[in-house]
Amino acid sequence: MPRLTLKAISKRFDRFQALDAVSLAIPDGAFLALLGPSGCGKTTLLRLIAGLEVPDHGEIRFDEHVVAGSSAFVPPEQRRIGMVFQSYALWPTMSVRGNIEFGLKVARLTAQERAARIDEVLDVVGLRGLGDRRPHELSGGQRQRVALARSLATRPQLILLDEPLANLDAHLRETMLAEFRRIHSLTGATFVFVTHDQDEAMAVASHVAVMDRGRLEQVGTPEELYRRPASPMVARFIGRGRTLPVRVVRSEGGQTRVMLGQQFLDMPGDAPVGYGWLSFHASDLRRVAEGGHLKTELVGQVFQNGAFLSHCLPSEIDGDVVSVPLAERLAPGTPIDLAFTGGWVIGDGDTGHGAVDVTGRSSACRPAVISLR
Ligand SMILES: Nc1ncnc2c1ncn2[C@@H]1O[C@H](COP(=O)(O)OP(=O)(O)OP(=O)(O)O)[C@@H](O)[C@H]1O
Repeated sequence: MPRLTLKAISKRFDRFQALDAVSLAIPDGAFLALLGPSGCGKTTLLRLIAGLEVPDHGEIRFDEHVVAGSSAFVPPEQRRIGMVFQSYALWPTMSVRGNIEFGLKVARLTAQERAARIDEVLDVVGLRGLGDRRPHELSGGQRQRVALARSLATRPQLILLDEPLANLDAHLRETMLAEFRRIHSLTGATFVFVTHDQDEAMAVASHVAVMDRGRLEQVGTPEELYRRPASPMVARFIGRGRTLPVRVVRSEGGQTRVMLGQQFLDMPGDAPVGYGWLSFHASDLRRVAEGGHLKTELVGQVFQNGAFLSHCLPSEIDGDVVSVPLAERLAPGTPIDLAFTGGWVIGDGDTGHGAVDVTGRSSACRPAVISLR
């Protein structure tokens, strides 16, 4: 049974539609990242799950219990969730132990139980021995660990994290990502993590939900989103992907034949016959001496990861710049003939309607149900 189920959740702020019929089911123990550009509705969705906002339409269930819907609303303090914010939200005058203890007092644990629970979560987050410090005597990473320890102390089954790493430097962020992964597998709780940083989402989550303009574009494992995006938006958003306009001329058994300019190409995908997009990454392109699929002209290069990442503008079709790693430095204007070694074909439609999703069927209006393998 899914731990968390969202059914057609919509939320408006005045005339602004912040969320539009978002449906999603998360299994017990998942680590889900809500990912999308600024303003796409990630935090609003998290606040609705927490009970800090009320949906206009739709239903939210924790296991089989309705916590928000037309006939029920369970307040946040009764939802058995833990929350971690980017600001940490620690009480500055209380010690680390005091900060953690507060929720345990509310939950009416005895003094002995509280002490044991505090020791336990301090161990989990690696802060044993720092229980008597005040928040100002800790580093940013340590403060974030206290916030996490506090949210874990009441043993919630669902932990909601709102951009928890936004205030940390790049190095610490990486360390804390590994810590979140470790703590997630140690506790077995379901984590829902809001971020606009795709590297963060792809590194930490078992599943990623990509949102855009209040709608859910796709839910899948990081690999599925990278290799089989369901919409052009996901294709461009994940892994610095690129898309080129194509015509799908044939589609059968997961294989499509597309026309890219005047060239035929056979690619995986199930897009319907008609207009579509070829989605790909830099690693799906190879420079060839002749007979490639895409004629381009070099516009610039940057030295990156031991190769010259080369930005090339298609010269015979109307398309955006594509990037390919090359071994040598070349002059701008050099003709570059490119062949595709991989890619994925998506049907037309900016919102994912009619797009090919990870199961190969139309993703339009279908609740996204994810499963852990
Ligand atoms: N209380 C509110 N009143 C009015 N508009 C709101 C309110 N809360 C959110 N919004 C609007 O709803 C939209 C979605 O906001 P939300 O904070 O969920 O986005 P987000 O994806 O988390 O963005 P970011 O990554 O920038 O935090 C935004 O356009 C925001 O301005």
